[in-house]
Order: sequence, then C-alpha cells, then structure tokens
Amino acid sequence: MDRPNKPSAISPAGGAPKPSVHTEQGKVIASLPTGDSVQVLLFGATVLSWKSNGRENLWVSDAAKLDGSKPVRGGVPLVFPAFGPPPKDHATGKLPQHGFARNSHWEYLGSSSSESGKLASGGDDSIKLDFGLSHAQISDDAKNAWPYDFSLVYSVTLAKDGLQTMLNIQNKGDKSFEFQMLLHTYFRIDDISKVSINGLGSTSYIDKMLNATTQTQTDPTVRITGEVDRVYTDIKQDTTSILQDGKPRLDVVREGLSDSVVWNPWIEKAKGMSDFEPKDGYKKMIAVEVGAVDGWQKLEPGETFEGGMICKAHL
Ligand SMILES: O=P(O)(O)OC[C@H]1O[C@@H](O)[C@H](O)[C@@H](O)[C@@H]1O
Repeated sequence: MDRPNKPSAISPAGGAPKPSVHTEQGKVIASLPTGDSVQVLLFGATVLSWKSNGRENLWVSDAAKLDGSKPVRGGVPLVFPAFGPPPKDHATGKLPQHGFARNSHWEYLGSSSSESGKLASGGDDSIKLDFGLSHAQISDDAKNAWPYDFSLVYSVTLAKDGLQTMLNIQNKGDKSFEFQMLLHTYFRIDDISKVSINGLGSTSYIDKMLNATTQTQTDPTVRITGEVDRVYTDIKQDTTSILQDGKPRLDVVREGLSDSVVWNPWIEKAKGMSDFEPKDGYKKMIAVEVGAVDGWQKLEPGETFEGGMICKAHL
C-alpha cells in the first residue's frame, strides 16, 4: 500500500552535490550547492566576499588594492597583534596601525567539509578553509619590529546557516607576548540612514570621536548619523544585530571575544582615504568588528588563544 507521507528516497552516497573549492589569482573560492559562496584573498587572509541567498553581505571599496601593496579596504581584514596605532611604549610599538596580519601573505592550508564549528549545519552542508601565518612568513620589517615566535591559523567556515571565522593564536616561542586581535568586518548595507544596531545597550565604550573618553550606551539602539569610531568593551550579550528598516539583516555572534568596534568614516574621512571609493560608499557600509582590543591578551610559551565570530544573514 502506498503511504501518503512516505519518506523520500535517500540519494546514494556520492550522488548528492557537494561544496566546491578552487583557487584563482591569489584567492580561495568556496561554494555550497545552494550557491552561497565565500572568497578569501591570501594577502591578509582577507575575506573579500560572502554571498548568501544570492546577496553579497560584505562591502569592498571599488579602489581597494588586492595586489598586496596595502591592506584591503573592505571585506574582513585581520587585525593582529595590535589594534589602531600601537602605543610607542609597548612591545608592538614599532608595528604599523592594526599590525602585520592584514599585510602578510598567508598560506592556504586546505579545506575540509567534516566540521562546521558551532554552525548548525555540517558535513557536506559546510566547507572549512584554513589559512596559516607564522613568524617565518612575515616580512623582515615585521620580524624586527615584533620578534616573537607565533603561529596563526584562521579558519573560515561557510555553511548554509552562516559564515564562521575563527582565529587561533599560539605562542611557539620561549617568551610570553601580548597581543590584540580584531576581525575588521565591513558589512554591506543598503542605506546607512535606515540602519540600526542592537545588542550593545548598557555597554561602556571608548569614543574615539570624543578624545577616547569612556561613555555608556544608554540607548539600546545605535544609529549612525555621522562619523562613528567606538570601541565597546566587555559586552555581555553575545550577539550584535544589524537591522535595516527595523528588520534583522545581519547578526554577528562573538565567539570567545567580548569587545566590538563600530566604525563608519562618514563624508570627510571617506574623502581622505585614497582607497575608499565611491566616496559616498560610507552610505553602503557599516563596520562591526569583533575582537579583544581592550588592554592586552598575554600568551605564555605554548599557550593558545582562540576567538572569532559567526555571521548570519537575514532577508
Ligand atoms: O584605515 P585603517 O587603518 O584600515 O583603519 C580604519 C579604522 O579601523 C577602525 O577599526 C578604527 O577604530 C578606526 O580608528 C580606523 O580609522
């Protein structure tokens, strides 16, 4: 007898579509059978594109340099081992703004589809790309400025339900070091005037627009109406949500990290950045950057630190 709700046939092993990965022009590109995709530039291990449901979720400047001549203006540049201009009296003091990770040529370590971290989907519904950077691979200038033996593994997992990016930092040397790290994510939005950000209410922040004074986020919703450069610290809620027209557009979940930077250069600062195009591109982006940037993290020899984010796209 034919059952009305009989289970559908299971496709034979190997028959189902699988994620695909290929490399081209210094990039690693992975796609899911759904069409969702991610592109990572080996220079900086910079995630350049993350598409879900046919929509790009990241903003990259039209004038971004992808040739290794400067950090990419857009996507997800990796900030390590110092955030902002490093203090001159710190061990990172001779490094450039935001450190060397976004300026270095990373190694592609390979892909796997068996793990999905904390994303709900796994197996053939996800693909993980691993990238590595160690002391031996950075420039002589960076080695001289920061003479510590370290290893970074950056894992980018694309799944049906989101994108996870995790940075694992290990001290491989015989002396301790201090660092900061940040995933400087430029999210693409339709119109900054319609964007609101939730999940930062009652949190303290350092307002770089107000002489780095400490403020408190009294309004549970952040709206962007001018240049914003804030470092929210010790955030209690794991998730920061970007809403457009009041509807959820993107969720950013911190993993092992408790700080977030909210940044938009607005009109004048965008004009001053030669690699920021179009000049009114500030209307189409909002940087919500997860990290450990309040003070310093210390790693003793052999110790590791791991932190990152899960991004989920809505709409
Ligand atoms: O121009 P850069 O080095 O990429 O930095 C962009 C911005 O990065 C943000 O994370 C900082 O808070 C800002 O102060 C800075 O302007």
